[in-house]
Amino acid sequence: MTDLSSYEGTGEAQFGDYVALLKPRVMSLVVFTALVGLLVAPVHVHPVVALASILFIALGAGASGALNMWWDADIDQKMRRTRSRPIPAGRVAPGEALGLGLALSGIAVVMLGLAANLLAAGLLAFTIFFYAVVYSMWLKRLTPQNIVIGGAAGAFPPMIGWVCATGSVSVEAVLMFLIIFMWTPPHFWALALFLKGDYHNAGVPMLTVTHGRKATRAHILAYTLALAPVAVGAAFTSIGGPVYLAVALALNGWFILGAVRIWRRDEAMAEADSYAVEKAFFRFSLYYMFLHFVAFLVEAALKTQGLGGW
Ligand code: HEM
Ligand SMILES: CC(C)=CCC/C(C)=C/CC/C(C)=C/COP(=O)(O)OP(=O)(O)O
Repeated sequence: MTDLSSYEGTGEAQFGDYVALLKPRVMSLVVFTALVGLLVAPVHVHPVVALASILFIALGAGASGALNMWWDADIDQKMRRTRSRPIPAGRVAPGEALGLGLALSGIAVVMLGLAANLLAAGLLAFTIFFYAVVYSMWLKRLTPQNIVIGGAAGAFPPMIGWVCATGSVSVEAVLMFLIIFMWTPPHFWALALFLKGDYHNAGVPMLTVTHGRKATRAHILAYTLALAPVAVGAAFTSIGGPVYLAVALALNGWFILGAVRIWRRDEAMAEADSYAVEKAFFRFSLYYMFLHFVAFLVEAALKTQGLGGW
């Protein structure tokens, strides 16, 4: 973070600006994966405990978004995609975002501890710390591995959900973590390919900037290939089953085909169709993640009817 004195708030913030600080669109998928982690756990959770747990995980995720926006205001101001965010646009003062982020983090962690258990609260605190400090403050400006390592933050929520329900970590929770962890690089690098100058202008060492687009394309394919056996393999654990297997095979087959197409293209081809393939791959990455977790949920629902599973 550089000098923040140029981001004096104008006092014209509206409620929507404070909501925007919580990155609601991105966090919606984060919260959904946490909900699935909680619901597929093999124990009955009282609905009030379940609802409260998800509420406080959502609050913690949003709080980490506000802390990220506070720290990254200088970067956000340099990128077209982010320059109209509340702090760089001058509608919210940095101190307000910091205060909101810290306050909501504290509330979320303490309340999750009371509503669920201490391990879940500890994991939430660690996840907020990982996103706000390890990723945003340290790795993001340091290394092109920033999102590979930092992606762990986004992978913890289903594990937190599972721990809220069971009080402990299991193979299934680790697998859900791994699916998101290995998915994050292809998800993000596809975006970095078509957002061309943004990260370069902001001086953020994303892979596209440090190693070029050809290497980024190869990395997308490598991670997509490594992800597939993990995502499909989850079918053979207690949260999987034939429905999940069919969904995972289809989604991973399609994801690999997309990654191969990206790998075979060069910049001239991508320019010619305005990065249509890369944009479609990024959009599909969101459905990919959503539908895997929907399939876990379907298996869990079937099991309550004595169906599903193997
Ligand atoms: C370090 C890890 C990650 C990075 C660097 C990253 C980066 C990005 C970026 C730059 C966008 C662009 C759009 C925007 O600003 O809203 C985006 C969109 C999105 N990401 Fe990620 N992401 C990461 C992890 C995740 C995770 C873990 C999830 C959820 C499980 C996720 C879900 C989404 C969703 C839902 C969108 C679309 C938001 C919209 O509709 O605008 N991302 N991501
Ligand atoms: C429970 C809990 C605390 C969850 C946190 C989940 C989490 C870390 C999600 C990652 C989300 C995300 C948009 C990263 C973007 O990177 P960026 O911040 O570099 O993106 P930007 O350029 O859009 O700011």
